[in-house]
Amino acid sequence: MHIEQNGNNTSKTTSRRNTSTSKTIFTSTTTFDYPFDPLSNVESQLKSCQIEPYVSTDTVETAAAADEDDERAEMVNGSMEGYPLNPLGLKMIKTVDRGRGIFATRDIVVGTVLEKSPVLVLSMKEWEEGKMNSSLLGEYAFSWNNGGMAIGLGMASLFNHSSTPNVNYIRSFPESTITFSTSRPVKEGDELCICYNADESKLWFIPSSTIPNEPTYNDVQTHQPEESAFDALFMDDDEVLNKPRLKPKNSIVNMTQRDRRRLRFLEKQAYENLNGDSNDFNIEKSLKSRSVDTKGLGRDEQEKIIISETPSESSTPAYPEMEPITTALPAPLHSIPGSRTRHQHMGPVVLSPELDLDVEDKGLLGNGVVQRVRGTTEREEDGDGDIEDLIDIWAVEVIDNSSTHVALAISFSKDLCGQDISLRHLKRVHRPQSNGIGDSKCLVAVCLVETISFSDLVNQLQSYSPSLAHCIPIRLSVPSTGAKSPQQLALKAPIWPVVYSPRTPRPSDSKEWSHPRRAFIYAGLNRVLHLAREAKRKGELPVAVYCTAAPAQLWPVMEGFVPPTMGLRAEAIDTRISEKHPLRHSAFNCIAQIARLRTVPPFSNMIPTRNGADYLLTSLTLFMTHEPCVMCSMALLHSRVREVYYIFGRKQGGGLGVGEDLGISGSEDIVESNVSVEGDDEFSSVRVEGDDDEGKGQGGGVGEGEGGKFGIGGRKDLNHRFEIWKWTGEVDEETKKELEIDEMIQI
Ligand SMILES: C[S@@+](CC[C@H](N)C(=O)[O-])C[C@H]1O[C@@H](n2cnc3c(N)ncnc32)[C@H](O)[C@@H]1O
Repeated sequence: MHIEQNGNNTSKTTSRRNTSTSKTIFTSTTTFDYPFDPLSNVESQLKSCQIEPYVSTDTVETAAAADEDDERAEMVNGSMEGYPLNPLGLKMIKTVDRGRGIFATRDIVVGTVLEKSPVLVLSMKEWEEGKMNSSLLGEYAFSWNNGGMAIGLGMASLFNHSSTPNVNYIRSFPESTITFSTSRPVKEGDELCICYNADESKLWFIPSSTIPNEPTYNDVQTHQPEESAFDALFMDDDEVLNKPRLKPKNSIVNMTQRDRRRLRFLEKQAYENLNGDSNDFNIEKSLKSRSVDTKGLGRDEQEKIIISETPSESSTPAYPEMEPITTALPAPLHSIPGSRTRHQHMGPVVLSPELDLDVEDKGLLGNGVVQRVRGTTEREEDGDGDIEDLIDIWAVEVIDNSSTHVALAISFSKDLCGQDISLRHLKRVHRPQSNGIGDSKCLVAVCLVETISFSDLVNQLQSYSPSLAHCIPIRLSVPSTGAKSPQQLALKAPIWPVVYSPRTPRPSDSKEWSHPRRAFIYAGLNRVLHLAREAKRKGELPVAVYCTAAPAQLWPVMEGFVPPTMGLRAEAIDTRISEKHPLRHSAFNCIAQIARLRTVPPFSNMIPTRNGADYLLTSLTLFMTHEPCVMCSMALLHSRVREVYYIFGRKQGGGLGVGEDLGISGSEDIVESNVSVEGDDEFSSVRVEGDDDEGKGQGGGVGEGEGGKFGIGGRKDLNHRFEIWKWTGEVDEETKKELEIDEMIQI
């Protein structure tokens, strides 16, 4: 076969079809005067990415005449002006699976402007009234400003989609243009693609692979990929319960235009696959007479279709009834035979036996206590640590030798912002000793900076009293909360005097615990020790987890406490060895087990509540042999566990420990007698006496190097907190040895 080039230029290009193979293979030589060879090497590239050249209907003289049995083998042919598309040698080629596309005929460096395409802009009203979205144009429009849409002219509408695009585009609203440029180096033969939507589930078609050598959809199906890192957390309630998926209440009538287009596209594809021709395809007819094969649709869409297959008696089916058809639409991964076995590692849903709380039995534990591991937030609440955040306030400076001025300023402040609780922790008057203001002047706190502007405040002062007219507001950063310990008071008072309210004593270890609480903890810790030993005998890592609801008498007395789901109990061991999967950590396995338990009666009968009482590990207690790794600690946090007890700290990568600064003891550290706070008198200052070091760091902690340093259970920068307790006492020697795990292994 040969293709002749027509037009002003007399150059000629020859292309031969290799008939020895069913695939289209071209070789070419060229005598173009153009500075590139539009056909060179492209064909072999095309072959590798399963695309075929575009057949132009405008062709003046094409090889199609010589080879009519295979139109798709034709190259674009026409005048020199019409081919290639621009001086960069870009070509429009028809692909098998995604229509026309733009291809490079030579290497293009990153950042090259491919085209500045003009666009036709339609306002939102024009677009909607013209029902453009449901027409073919819907597939070609770019979203524009003010809700409008733009139809790209030039090459703009021919770029196909890729999730790993090699072309960026920038819209210019004032110019009504879109500039396309390469976002990475492009090789000769590559298709040039933009990304329509990073979330491919939102596309109205199933994207095929566009980048050469990228695995195609079909490749993906035949070579099932490894499970994603978080598959262990996925539940498949069908599998557990062997019951059909719940149908959503909303039916297909809620489909967006985009959903409709996607369905139309899929339906059209199905029709093509069945009939080999889509020219006489009519979506409405098709929908009436056929059923859509839901393979290839997202789960939501499948559910919608399920509804349409079983229309409710009371309502008109929103989607026409359809007969099943067999189509070649690609099957989603989860429906491929065998692929569902990915959940089999979890085995059946098992409710673990209860703990035996009747006897106070220390079992494999010897003497010792569990100690609280405090994260940064808890330490701050306990009165340790640095000063918390500061807030900005307006203050006014007044002469201190006249109580009239000070009283006036205070009453102004009260009148202006007296109700503002965000300043309650501040004393109203500050008499700094060493800031140059001198003894005769003091500062009166007025209000938060954000409540009033400087100029408004000046005006207010002037109109309040002539005595305050001369006061210039000063902006100051002051502590955002009061002091909870003498140490905090010592740090905060020099900045601005604050209210001192010692924290409620909170036990830092189990010494004072009630008998039932100790029994519960010993039973939990013993359970995991036994489970871990069993795990070792099975050839697994000797790590175990047990999760349950604490007896009601042990629930904390605090506002907003969400009671745990009673009777919910799960245990898990680490199965990364037997399952040859690096993420089968025991905590992960346990969370997954709880998740699955929540899908079966009686737990599935729980009515969801706004406080999330039915959510994963909400308010549950978890026991672990070893400190969990950072990944598992975060998973526990996200699962909203209430408290975690563990026995062995992990120096390398433990997620719960707080490094060498672990714990100080409870209320006994506070030496109130050292502090003199002169009431809550607004005119008084605060004096802190005595030795600052007193009361610091007593009570011991879990100890240096005994655990990680991230304190994931008690951080201010994370959105859930849980109590962390570590067993610091003895463990039966043999068990301890048996449960030893290399520090480099993440638990
Ligand atoms: C803006 S047009 C792109 C040019 C189009 N291929 C043509 O021949 O006119 C968008 C349409 O191209 C197709 N398309 C684009 N990217 C695709 C991809 N990665 N896989 C499959 N089809 C794609 C879809 O049919 C889509 O509706």
